[in-house]
Amino acid sequence: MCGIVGVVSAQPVNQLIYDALLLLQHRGQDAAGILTQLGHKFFMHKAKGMVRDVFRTRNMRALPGTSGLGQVRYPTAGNAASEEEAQPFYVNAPFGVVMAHNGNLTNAQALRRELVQTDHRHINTESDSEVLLNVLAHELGRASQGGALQLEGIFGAVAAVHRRVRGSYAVVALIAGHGMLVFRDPFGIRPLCIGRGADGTVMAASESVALEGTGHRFERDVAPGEAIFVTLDGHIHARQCAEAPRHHPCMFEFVYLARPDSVIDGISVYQARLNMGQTLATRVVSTVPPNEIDAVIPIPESSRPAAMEVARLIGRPYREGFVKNRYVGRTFIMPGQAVRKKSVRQKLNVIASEFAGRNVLLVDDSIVRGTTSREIVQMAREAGARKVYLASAAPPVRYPNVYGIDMPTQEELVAHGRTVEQVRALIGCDALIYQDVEAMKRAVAALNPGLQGFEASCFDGVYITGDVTPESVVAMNAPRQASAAEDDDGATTRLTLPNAQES
Ligand SMILES: O=P(O)(O)OC[C@H]1O[C@H](OP(=O)(O)OP(=O)(O)O)[C@H](O)[C@@H]1O
Ligand SMILES: NC(=O)CC[C@H](N)C(=O)O
Ligand SMILES: [Mg+2]
Repeated sequence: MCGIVGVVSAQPVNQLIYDALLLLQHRGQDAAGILTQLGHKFFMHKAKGMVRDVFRTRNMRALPGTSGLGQVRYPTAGNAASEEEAQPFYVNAPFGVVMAHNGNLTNAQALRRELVQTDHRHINTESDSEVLLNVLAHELGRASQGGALQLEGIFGAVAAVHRRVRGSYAVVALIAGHGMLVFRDPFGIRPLCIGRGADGTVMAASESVALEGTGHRFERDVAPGEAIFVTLDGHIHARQCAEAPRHHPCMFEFVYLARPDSVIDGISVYQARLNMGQTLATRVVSTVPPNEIDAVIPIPESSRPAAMEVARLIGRPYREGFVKNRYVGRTFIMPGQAVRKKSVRQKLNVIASEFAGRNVLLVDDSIVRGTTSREIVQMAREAGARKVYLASAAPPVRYPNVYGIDMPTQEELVAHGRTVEQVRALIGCDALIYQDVEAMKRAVAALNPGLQGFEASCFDGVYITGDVTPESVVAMNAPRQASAAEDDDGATTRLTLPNAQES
């Protein structure tokens, strides 16, 4: 995932985009970029780092104009270390087009070959987003047939993008002198919504929190496959551009990625987490008698709503046992296992009195590589806990994700090929309780019966775009793994238990 925002206004937009990116920082901590448009001219500043570090006053001053877009990046393709892969991306032919993308293409390599050999376009980085931009630019050229670009041509180009591109993509783009183009893949995997300010400003963003937090009224989610074009004077045109759209938003947004105060595809993220806590509670009581639990303790930050519900339903006290250093970012979206591992202890510290002599139930939203859980369980024991039970509001993560969450290989997943008992032994807790896959889907689906399902491949191994095989996952990851190994500088932590059959 990444965070994206696009704005068309009558006022300068640089500060507005900055503010929106700050509200989306939890979606990407690696790089940030803002592009603005004044007349037909684009102005851009992008670099590696968090929003507050990337933009200095002099950079902001150099971003004039009344329309623009921005992105915070969490790399899931190409080279995480590359400054050039920060977004937005720009092409100048056949029109000036800039794009910010959240998602991950599953046929980027084939498209890259096609673009170079058949469409005669130049791709300068390893980023799949640059591939997507070039497909769009090529299709805009085809649709305009060398003449002026009309609305029909823009929607036709998005329809062609849907035909050629596979994977997940939520996109905001600017076409120089024309307006802002916003679209979402035919499964609506990654989130995207649109709203308006009192002064008529139109904003599209990954999450509703970016609209609300900048004083804009949420109007609606962009539908799967839909394209919305906003002219520079603020007129909105919408068109369904996919042949058979189906709505399957990413389950991991509700589990972990999104902010709890966002509403995505009609579902309150906070309520989804409470619901997951409710179904988790029933699993807890069937594994550990509640009277053997002295306190339910969340692993900050994202697990809090689920932990609160578990505590309420099993009738045991909810206590804070870990304090989060608010100046350390989210560890899961950091690049490289070495830095993630180190950051858990930098980020979380125990309140020892909450553990001494007690049996505690720790609750996390998910266990992915097991980095957090292993450290936390150890910290609880060091603080004097008698029994340490661990519950995960998400089911075991057993399959790689190819749609924009950085878990590219199954070997890195602690639950892959292991029984729950083996994971428990590896993490070092006294009992390990996981959410059930179907129960999780039901708990979240209950909040919007209009959805056709969820993209939940990391839990159930079902890849809804239909083009993903174990071989294609390996091929897709080859360039990334090479760069990840470099980033880790040989310090990658390997889990030591032998793999076993899945439970
Ligand atoms: O099993 P792992 O590979 O460690 O990944 C899972 C952990 O990572 C995330 O926390 P993170 O620190 O990123 O963010 P948070 O503060 O939002 O919980 C998530 O909430 C889990 O705690
Ligand atoms: N997670 C994302 O949305 C990443 C966007 C794009 N695939 C990149 O790696 O830059
Ligand atoms: Mg966490």
